This record gives sequence, structure tokens and C-alpha cells, in this order.
Amino acid sequence: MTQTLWQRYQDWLYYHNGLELYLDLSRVSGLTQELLQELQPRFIRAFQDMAALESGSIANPDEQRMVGHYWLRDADLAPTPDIQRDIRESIDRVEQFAQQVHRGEIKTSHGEKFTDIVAIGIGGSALGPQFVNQAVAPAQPPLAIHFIDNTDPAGIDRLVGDLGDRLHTSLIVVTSKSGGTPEPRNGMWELQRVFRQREWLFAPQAVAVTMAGSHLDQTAQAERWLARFPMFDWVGGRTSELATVGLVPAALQGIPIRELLRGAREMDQVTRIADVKQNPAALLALAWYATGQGQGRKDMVILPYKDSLSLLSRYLQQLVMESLGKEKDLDGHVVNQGIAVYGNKGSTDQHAYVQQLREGLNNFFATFIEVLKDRKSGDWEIEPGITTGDYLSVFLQGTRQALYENGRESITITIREVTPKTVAALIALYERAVGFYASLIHINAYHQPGVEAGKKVAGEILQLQRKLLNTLREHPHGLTLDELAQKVQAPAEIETIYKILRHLEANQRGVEFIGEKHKLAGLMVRPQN
Ligand SMILES: O=P(O)(O)OC[C@H]1O[C@H](O)[C@H](O)[C@@H](O)[C@@H]1O
Repeated sequence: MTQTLWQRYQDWLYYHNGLELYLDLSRVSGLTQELLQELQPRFIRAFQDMAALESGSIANPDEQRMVGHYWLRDADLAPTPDIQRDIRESIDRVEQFAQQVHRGEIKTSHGEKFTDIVAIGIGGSALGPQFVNQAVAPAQPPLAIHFIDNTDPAGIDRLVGDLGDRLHTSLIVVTSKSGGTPEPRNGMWELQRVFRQREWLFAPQAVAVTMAGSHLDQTAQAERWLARFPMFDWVGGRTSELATVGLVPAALQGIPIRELLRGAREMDQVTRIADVKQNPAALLALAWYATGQGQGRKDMVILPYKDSLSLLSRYLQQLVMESLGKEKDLDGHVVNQGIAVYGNKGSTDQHAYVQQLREGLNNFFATFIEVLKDRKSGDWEIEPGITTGDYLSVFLQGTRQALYENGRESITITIREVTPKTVAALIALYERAVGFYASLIHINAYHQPGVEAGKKVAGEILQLQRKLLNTLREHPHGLTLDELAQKVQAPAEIETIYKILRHLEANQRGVEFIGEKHKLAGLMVRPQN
């Protein structure tokens, strides 16, 4: 007897009472009891791996590191008394610092209360804080937050311009776990220059969030910055939102960090259960495996039907793709794994790419995030018996049904309201699901070897740029691109050389082309007068 969809819905529905969170997997048609049985041995291994991880094993073998982000929300889990103490102390210090700033006990060096935060960081040092800021920052926060999350001078200029004098009452929170990432360092240097130009003191407004002893930490100590908060080497960037990386900006914005920690802890407690059907993260990992045949054949389209969650997809892009997008498995076999993540929000995206989802390439599964509570207060009927929120709700249901009827799979996560607790629970759910899924496909979810390759090439190009400028200065009458490439002993890099020169010329950086610059054959370049 074919199972009714309603029966399937009930069979594959998970509900967490404390969090009022539902996980509906019924529209993942590849999900069957048979698959669950087939994968049981791998799940048993995944639960064992996870238990070992939480006990302090070297769960990140490639970097020989422990993986301890779950300890952040329940210090008792940490494997040593020292780590337990470090966790508790760091949270207490964050809370105390924020309270002192809010009360005006910590002020600027010129005696004013702080009004804003400029958060400088990139990747895991920005995406979590940005997501949580948009999701749950108070309407009138004690300090408004602004992000420099790139090395784009125009973006920095825009922020400095928008801030105006509020920069003088801003806390500059520089976050970099490694303490050496070029982009946040550049952001810091750019702001320090603005402070110098305006004859303002930078250090008394500066806060560092980084690993003890890092270059950034040493700088903050030497320059006597206002405060420093530790990042631990056993917390990865993409799982650091519940570490000081996320807690410092959250606390300063008046977001209750103990609620964030509580929500994540409550989710951790159930995602620790070694029984797939009782474990929402294991169920999520199973659904991902089912829909993509364990090879990421389907992209993960994140569709929260709530404006305040529209940065969730950007946050999950790093958490999922930097964890799962790996060339080799734990045995060194080339697997080129991953699950691509994209999305924005509903119902907005129905007017953008849902057309392709409904009728085009069936290479995705949607993840709807449904929020039952429409607004804090003041609801009213825009039509008899209908509210704006009804539209949002029925557009989600309608899209989900329209996709399913055309053979497109979806997962639906439902929460009653967007709160610090439920947002942190969502973060914890995905952190654990990524960990389980990585076990199922036998990869290390906790390193990121692929990000180094691009950085290495970038460093080489910067070096080449320095050589080009030095060489050009010796030839005021100019050289052809070929001659220049020969003189810097990089004939094979002529295209890169051309791109470096084109960028320098566009910014009046001491280089000018002779002749029509799009006619590359025989194009000459000389030092700019
Ligand atoms: O916090 P940082 O050390 O500056 O690192 C910032 C980011 O850098 C790299 O891109 C890593 O792959 C990310 O995982 C990390 O979040």
C-alpha cells in the first residue's frame, strides 16, 4: 500500500520540544528506511567519531588539532580543567567588558561613551557575526555594528564616510584567529591611517580577538589596545560564532550571549544522541546523503522565508563548503567532495531563480526555513481574513508543493520565532550535521587546504608587481610588454604582467601605456611622468 504523503510527513518529522523546532524530511524522496538501514554502520562510526571528538581526540588529523567548538557552550565537556577554565573566563570577560562599555565605565580616551562597533574580519571572523547581527540584533542596539570584511578600499572609504564622526566613538574590533590574514590587517591599517590623519588615538578604541601570541595579539599588547580576547586553536573559523569571535560583537550589541550559548547547548544535547531518528543533525546528514547520493550531486538552496535570516545562506556557504569541499578523503583518495550552497530569502527569490528550480535543472534540494511568528506585534488584515504574514506562509507552502509535484526535493526547518536561542540552535544543528555528513563520506571536515593555493599565487603576483615597478623606473622611455617580461625574468607571466600594469595604470600608480592599451601586440608601457 503506497504510503500517503501525510503518513510520510509524520514518519519523517522530528520535533524538539524545548526549542519548538521541527525538521521535516518528507519531501526528500530519496530518503527511505532502506537507505537508513544501509547507512547504519556508517552512522555508528559517525557517532563514535563525534563522541571521540567531544572527548578531545585529534579530530582534525591533517592539522593535528582537537575540534572543540561544542565545549564553548558546555565547558564541562572540555577535556581538561584548564580548557574548562579558559572557556568560562573568556565568556565572563566578554560579558563584563560589554556591560562596562554599555554603562560608560569604559569610554573613549576623550571621555565619550562608545556609540558604534567597526568589526574588521573576514570568513569565519565576519560571516557569523554578520548573520547573528542581522538575525537578532536589537532594533536600537547600545552600539550599532558595521563590518569591514574585505580589502576593498572603496568599501572602506564608504564605511568611513558613512560613519563620519561616529568613528571617533567607535570600538574597532579586529578579529582574526590566525592574526595574520591580509584582508583584516589591511582594514586595520586603513583605519589606523584615518585615525592618524584626524589625530585620534587608535589603541584606546581597539579590541583584538585572536589567538594568544599571534602577530595581531602581539601588536595589540605592544600598542596597549583597550582589550584583547582569546581565540582557541581548537575552534575553527567557520565554527567560531559561539566563541569570542561571535560573542564579543554580539554582547556589545546587547544580544544576550547566554541565550546564544543556551540555544546551541540545547541543540548539542540532542545531536549527541546516537540514534538517527532521535537526532536532527543525523537526520539532516542522512537527507543530504540521500538527495546527493553522498557525492553532493544536488546543491543546497537555502530559502528562509524571513528577512532577518537572509544571511544564513552566506553563513552556511562557508560552514558547509569549506568543511565538505575537499579533494581527498581521509585515506588520501581523490573524491572531490562537497555540497554547493546558495540562496537568499523567500518569498523574494520566487521572483528571481525559483523558475529554474521548478522547471529547469533538477540539481538541487531546497531547504525552507519557516518562522511561524509573523511579527512582534501590530498584526492586521490586509484583506478580509488575510494578513501579510499569511502571504509569506502560503508562498512557502506553495513553492514547496510546486517543487515537490515536479520532482524537486526539499527539507523544511520550522521555528516559532527568530530569537538568539533559535538562531544559535540552527548554527549548532548545521555544525553537527556537517560533522556527521563528513563522517558518512569519510573526509576531514575541519581543515581547509584549498584556501592556501590562491593566497600563495597572490603573494607571488605582489612580488612580481614590485619587480615591474622597479624595472620600469630604469627605462623612462618605456618598454614593450615582451621586453618588460624578459627583464623581470617572467616571460611566461606576460598576461599577469599585463593585468598588473592595467590595474596600476587605472589607478595612476606610476605607469602609463603608450598607444591604444587594448591593442596588446607591441603595446608599450613607461613610468608615468
Ligand atoms: O580568522 P582568520 O585567521 O583571519 O581567518 C579568516 C578565514 O581565513 C581563511 O579563509 C580560512 O579558510 C577561514 O576558515 C577563516 O575563517
